[in-house]
Amino acid sequence: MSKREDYITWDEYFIGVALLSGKRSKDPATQVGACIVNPLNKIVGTGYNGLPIGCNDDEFPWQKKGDFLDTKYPYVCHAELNAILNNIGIGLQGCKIYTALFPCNECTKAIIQAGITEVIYLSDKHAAKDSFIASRKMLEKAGVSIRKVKVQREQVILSFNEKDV
Ligand SMILES: O=c1ccn([C@H]2C[C@H](O)[C@@H](COP(=O)(O)O)O2)c(=O)[nH]1
Ligand SMILES: [Zn+2]
Repeated sequence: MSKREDYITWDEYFIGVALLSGKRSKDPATQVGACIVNPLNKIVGTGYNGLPIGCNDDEFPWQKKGDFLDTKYPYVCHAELNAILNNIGIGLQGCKIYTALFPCNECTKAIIQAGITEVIYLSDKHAAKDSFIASRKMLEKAGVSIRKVKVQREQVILSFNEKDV
């Protein structure tokens, strides 16, 4: 029997882990996941957008509009920052980060300061917004490579039915 040929690529695997991490998010509007990978292709951190430890998901607001303090924006810790903070306890110099959404300016600062040298994203839907223009500018100045993830398929389906294993 010859080897299986339709296995997923490294890019598909790591962006898949980022997307799966995002499925943990309680944000009703936007679920973002991120996955940090070291130069040996080992996963060293994952994260999703969520409230800080100790802040109850049911007590804080999730809305987008209204007074600033009544929205999710001051409270949610972004996926990329969580992935950095959740790392397995190593330096992240030379690592790459896979993220569902191109990182905002705040996450970008953390990415650069952590020593991450490549950002691989799936969606750049906010590219025209100031925060994301600032991100690109900082990443380019800091010499961090940026690229859209390369995928060879539209989707990967996961089954939790034991009969499918
Ligand atoms: O770099 C980023 C930018 C945003 N997020 C999170 C933060 C929020 O939970 C949502 C954005 O909210 P909208 O519904 O698009 O207004 O995405 C992130 O994790 N990383
Ligand atoms: Zn961010």
